[in-house]
Amino acid sequence: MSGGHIGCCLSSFNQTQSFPVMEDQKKLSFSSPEPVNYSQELDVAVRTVQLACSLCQRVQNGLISKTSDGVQSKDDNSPVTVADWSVQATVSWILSESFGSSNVSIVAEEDIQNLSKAKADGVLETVVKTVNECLAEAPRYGLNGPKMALGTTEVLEAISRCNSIGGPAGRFWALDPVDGTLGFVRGDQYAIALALIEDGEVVLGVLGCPNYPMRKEWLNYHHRYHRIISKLTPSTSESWDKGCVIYARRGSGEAWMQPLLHVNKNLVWPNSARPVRVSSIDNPSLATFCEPVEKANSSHSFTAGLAHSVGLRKQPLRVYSMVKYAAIARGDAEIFMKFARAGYKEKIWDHAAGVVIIQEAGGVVTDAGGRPLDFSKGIYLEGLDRGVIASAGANLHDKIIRAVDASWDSSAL
Ligand SMILES: Nc1ncnc2c1ncn2[C@@H]1O[C@H](COP(=O)(O)OS(=O)(=O)O)[C@@H](OP(=O)(O)O)[C@H]1O
Ligand SMILES: [Mg+2]
Ligand SMILES: [Mg+2]
Ligand SMILES: [Mg+2]
Repeated sequence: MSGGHIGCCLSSFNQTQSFPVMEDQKKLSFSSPEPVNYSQELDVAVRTVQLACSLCQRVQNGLISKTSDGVQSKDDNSPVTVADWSVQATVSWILSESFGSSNVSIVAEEDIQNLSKAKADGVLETVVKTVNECLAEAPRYGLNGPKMALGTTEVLEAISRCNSIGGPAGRFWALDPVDGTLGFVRGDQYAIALALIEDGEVVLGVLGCPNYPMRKEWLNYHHRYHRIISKLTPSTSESWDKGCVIYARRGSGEAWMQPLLHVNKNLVWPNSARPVRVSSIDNPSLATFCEPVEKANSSHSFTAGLAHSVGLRKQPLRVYSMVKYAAIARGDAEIFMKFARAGYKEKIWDHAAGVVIIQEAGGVVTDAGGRPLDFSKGIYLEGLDRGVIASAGANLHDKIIRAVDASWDSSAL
């Protein structure tokens, strides 16, 4: 099945026929003797990420206009919000509903410990309300919602059910409910990342990028500008809100992009999709590289040295979240590099969806030793050699890897 076929498959859904079709899908997924092509899984994953994007847009608008606070700190001082927990609960609930809870195993970032803390009083109620508001929209996406609103216990269960530890055998989903939470709370870029991993290989990936419009010009705007626009002109903020969902299935040689099915429009499925492809630029002097915004997450000085030695002349594009992977897949940038400090272990949910999308869009993703990222070792990318490098093509990729080797020993990493 291609992404084009997902378009066909999705177009057969609408609000009135979605429930019976979903029932058929369940049967097809688990009784078909055909080789697994993950078409039902991809279909549900794309719809679910679309639904999650609408949830995040509502919460982010609330945060920016200060109608809610809702940003908590985890033990490592990283931020977590109502949106992180609410997306995790929603995605977990929809996947269980669609495929049967005994068939669904999920590795995801959040847990309920912080949510249950006394200082998060009120946050849990907001999460439950947010999840129910979101699930009430599910039929517009051709998904089953609950017959009755979920209670607190059910929401907590949905979050804590995402307790798989991954590994080399079997099938599990990897979910980052909000990737780039810092960007999210700053009114900037973030992503919802959902991947399916089978026997250690990422077989499909979906990235929801609610602030990454279909047109590339708005990727590199300053986040404060976005805040100003959102504050001053909420009625026209739709023009900023238009994001995209990008997805790919392993081995298809295709990656696809849909516009968001925006909450404020009276739209239901079908949604349209168009193929995306990596950039054809392989001259370093014309190439753009992207990297994390925060120096704490990736060494800017090391990548500046690499850029210089490879001949990358353009300013780095610093963007929060896996939107960086989306930018490479769409051909809006040519290279992504992340070199975390020694001792930091990258998590699978921060990379899985992006890796398969770039690969199917024609790009290359490896560690700095040129080896594929290993998603078979549990929640961490165990054995990752120094950093993650993604490129639009093999030429650029080889140049970066050679430059890393040449400069690593003299780096402070
Ligand atoms: N110390 C350190 N080093 C490297 N990476 C870290 C570190 N701490 C956290 N993380 C993970 O980085 C995820 C955010 O990556 P970004 O590329 O969005 O970084 S940045 O915010 O643009 O700087 C972020 O994902 P989210 O927590 O989902 O936002 C983390 O999983
Ligand atoms: Mg993340
Ligand atoms: Mg996250
Ligand atoms: Mg986080």
